[in-house]
Amino acid sequence: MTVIQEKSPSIVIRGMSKTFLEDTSETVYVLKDVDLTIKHGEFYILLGPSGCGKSTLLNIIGGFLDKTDGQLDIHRANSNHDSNRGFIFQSADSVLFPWLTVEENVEFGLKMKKIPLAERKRIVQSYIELAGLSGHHHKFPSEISGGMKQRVQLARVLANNPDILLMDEPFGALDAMTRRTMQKELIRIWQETNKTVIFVTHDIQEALMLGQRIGIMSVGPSSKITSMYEIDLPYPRKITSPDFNHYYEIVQSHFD
Ligand SMILES: Nc1ncnc2c1ncn2[C@@H]1O[C@H](COP(=O)(O)OP(=O)(O)OP(=O)(O)O)[C@@H](O)[C@H]1O
Repeated sequence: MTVIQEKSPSIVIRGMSKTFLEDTSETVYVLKDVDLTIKHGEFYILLGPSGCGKSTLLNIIGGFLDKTDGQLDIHRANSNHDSNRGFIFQSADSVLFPWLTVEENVEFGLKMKKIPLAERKRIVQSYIELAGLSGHHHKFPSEISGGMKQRVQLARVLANNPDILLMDEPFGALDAMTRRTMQKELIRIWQETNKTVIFVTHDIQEALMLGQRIGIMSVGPSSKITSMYEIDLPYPRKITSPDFNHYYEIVQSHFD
């Protein structure tokens, strides 16, 4: 493990805190004094126990929640990106339109932005191919598996060309085999697109399969990132390799 030089930041968070309103007079901090710098193109994992505040932190970065205190700066990689952040949720069912086909779902954001038809079709086709959805474009969400739905969600977000992908346990509801396939697919897509990815999970194995760096959050309340590891393993990673298990034991020791 090596100390990381933080340069060319995509996201800078300093001393950030978040409170939710409680019935009691006491202020309860979900997050307290969070510091985090994420580089452009980095694959960063937020790992922590259930309820520690991972989703809250991701939602603040995503702009869905306001921070209470501190600094949050999001820097764009370059002006070619249309949008800053794209959010991938655990359940595709809550975000895909059931009355639209796979192709129409992927096309939706582009249509809203009034991208001309020919350009739209070209973009949709390229992301359908990238997400491994070729041959499924005329199907409706009810006709495809959970893993395929997550591919559609990913293609739809990528079609909007965001700088940063924010992923909140996106494979948490999938069976183990599909989950493994989707992890490999995500690495392939990340390597092809050079997006900055922040991926939330409470699964150590998943964190080690995917992340270049893993930030471990402490148990809440007043959670923060207490440890950071650079995972110096090549992709695709093998869960049976001695190096993988070496990292597993180190990360696991935080939760013993
Ligand atoms: N809108 C809200 N109002 C009040 N409390 C909230 C709100 N949203 C989250 N919390 C509380 O903040 C804490 C952190 O929740 P959060 O969902 O961010 O955790 P998490 O680490 O993502 O959990 P999990 O892994 O179970 O999804 C929890 O105690 C939760 O009850």
